[in-house]
Amino acid sequence: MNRIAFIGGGNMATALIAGMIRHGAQPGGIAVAEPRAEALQELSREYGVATYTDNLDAAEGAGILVLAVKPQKLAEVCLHLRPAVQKYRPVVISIAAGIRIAQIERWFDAALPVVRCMPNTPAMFGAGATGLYANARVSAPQRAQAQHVLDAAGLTVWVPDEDQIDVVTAVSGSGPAYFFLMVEALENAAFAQGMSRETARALAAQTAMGAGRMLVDSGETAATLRQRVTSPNGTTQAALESLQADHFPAIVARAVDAARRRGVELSELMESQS
Ligand SMILES: NC(=O)C1=CN([C@@H]2O[C@H](COP(=O)(O)OP(=O)(O)OC[C@H]3O[C@@H](n4cnc5c(N)ncnc54)[C@H](OP(=O)(O)O)[C@@H]3O)[C@@H](O)[C@H]2O)C=CC1
Ligand SMILES: O=C(O)[C@@H]1CCC=N1
Repeated sequence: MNRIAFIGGGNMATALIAGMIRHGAQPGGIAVAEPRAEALQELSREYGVATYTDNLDAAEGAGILVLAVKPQKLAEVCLHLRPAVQKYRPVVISIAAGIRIAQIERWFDAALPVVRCMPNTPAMFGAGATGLYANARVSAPQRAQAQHVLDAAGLTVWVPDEDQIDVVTAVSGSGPAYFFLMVEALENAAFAQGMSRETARALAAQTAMGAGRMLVDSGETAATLRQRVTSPNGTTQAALESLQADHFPAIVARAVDAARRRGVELSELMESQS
């Protein structure tokens, strides 16, 4: 595998690096650039990867360049990396929400193979879900390289057009937070019913884990699994009817659309600033 450089060593880069190392990647082949000294120390201690404070040093000679900074920082990061990118012409993998491939190429002032993808933080445990889209300059071997990097994070899915990456972002990129909110709400509801915080937390978390495992391992649809829990006129039916009366599916649909629109907005915001 080519040397790979991560620009930005925050939450998502750390999750991806953890997945790669667990998948057998050599730490010596992974470079990370990041301004926070303590984050670099942690990455070096935990995973043995090479760490840099200067993005250009990390990008030197890299065959794969992963852009893992906040979308709002990406233009300035690309402009600074321009000389290295124009010299080494790496495959660029961007995980930045919203930012479009055409913007990245413009900021690098180069026609490059760019894979735009959207992973999620369960990548940390190899349980991530990533959507990927490649521009026409990405060759079949480069596509396989990008997929190899993200396979270490869990499930990978290629989407047929770039706009769908904004949908992936809204569904699985941000998605873990929706489930965490659900678990928080369940935990708080149990606490409000008089249960200890500790027991409420354990029950809510284990239920999320069990439901997730059933969804992935049973091969059944969510609807089928839901129906199996729901005894006629039983307790689950009472809860589901309450959720329906409160328009739970519409609430989720609106939330997903808000996330998708925010992705588009982030791209437009960077357009107006660059
Ligand atoms: N978190 C998530 O679940 C997901 C995030 N993403 C995307 O991943 C990207 C990173 O998000 P996330 O990891 O959550 O964010 P973080 O803030 O945790 O990570 C970004 C890191 O980049 C560092 N940084 C800032 N400026 C520079 C620079 N000029 N050069 C190099 N590094 C820099 C930041 O340091 P400092 O804190 O000092 O600014 C920070 O440590 C975003 O674009 C986001 O859209 C994609 C999928 C899921
Ligand atoms: O909230 C965000 O913007 C990023 C992208 C997907 C998950 N976290």
